[in-house]
Amino acid sequence: MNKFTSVHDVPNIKQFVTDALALKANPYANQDLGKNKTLGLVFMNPSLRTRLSTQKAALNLGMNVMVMNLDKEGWALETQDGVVMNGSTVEHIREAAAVMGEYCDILGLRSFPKLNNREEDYSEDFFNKFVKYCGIPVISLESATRHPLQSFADILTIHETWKPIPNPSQGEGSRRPKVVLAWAPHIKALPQAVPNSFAEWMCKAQVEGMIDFTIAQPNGYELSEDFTAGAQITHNLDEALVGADYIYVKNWSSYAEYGKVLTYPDGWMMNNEKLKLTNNAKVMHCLPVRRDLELSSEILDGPNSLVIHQAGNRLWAAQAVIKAILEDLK
Ligand SMILES: NCCC[C@H](NC(=O)CCC(=O)O)C(=O)O
Ligand SMILES: NC(=O)OP(=O)(O)O
Repeated sequence: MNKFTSVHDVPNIKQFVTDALALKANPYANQDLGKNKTLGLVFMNPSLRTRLSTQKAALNLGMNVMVMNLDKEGWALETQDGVVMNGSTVEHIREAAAVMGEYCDILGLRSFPKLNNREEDYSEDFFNKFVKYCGIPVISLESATRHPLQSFADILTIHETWKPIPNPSQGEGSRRPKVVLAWAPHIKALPQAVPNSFAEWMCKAQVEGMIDFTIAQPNGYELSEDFTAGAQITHNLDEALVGADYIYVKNWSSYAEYGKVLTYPDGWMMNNEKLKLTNNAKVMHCLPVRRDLELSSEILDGPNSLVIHQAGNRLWAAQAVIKAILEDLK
């Protein structure tokens, strides 16, 4: 693997999940692989899980790690070409990314969308320029439109926890879990990166026969169709929850009315009452989560919550990705 920026970099999800679970069972088996190799983690936005799990994953593989909060600790970056830099920007991304490429063997980058201009965010201009000018393999730590390390940990968590109930009428084997991506309320306009990416991974996992996938959101909150091909899509949350085995709770802002917080109907916060509609579903969230706004405390503190297990699996997802890239480094 020579980069990890979306599910399109993964030939087979099931195989990748198997690789990650092998690392979970034996975390320190590949310590020689990363010896004298350096991972640089570059953040333009805050992070708890991504920063720590990716760092630990690299350490488990014997790598050195450097972390930089480029938005706060670096020079103000210029990204446009052909501008006379006589304003507030000090260094061009052409030089900044290229220099970091000199110091590292692999780079991770987090750069959220600005949510002002949809075309600009969805062009992934900043991310793509960074990839181009650093000249080494790049791992997305969440870009403007995707968060593939999160989605990999999510499918890993579903695969690992699914205890299928054998159904004799369907012969040997058992049914696939019903996974529902459920929109949740928020006070701010949040990116679509997590749900876009989750949808993209789940649609591919559905094609691979791993799950059945449904998305529920209020009117006006539909995701870009580029990420949802093959998903069941509904505006009726209660209907979507019937028979659900996994509910992935997440807020996102409107793609159509980009950057705006629209009004939305009541009844979109997941709580124990709604859980009764499901097949005793496990509840997931990428975190950070705003308690009792997006998701009820009773769920987060109760037996159906998978959020901590899911966050723990970020480590094994990151380790599988870094390992696959190290194996391809010349
Ligand atoms: N990396 C995980 C999610 C990051 C981001 N959440 C946030 O910005 C939450 C901010 C808040 O709740 O104020 C998102 O939704 O894309
Ligand atoms: N879920 C996730 O990416 O968390 P952080 O933003 O804290 O890294």
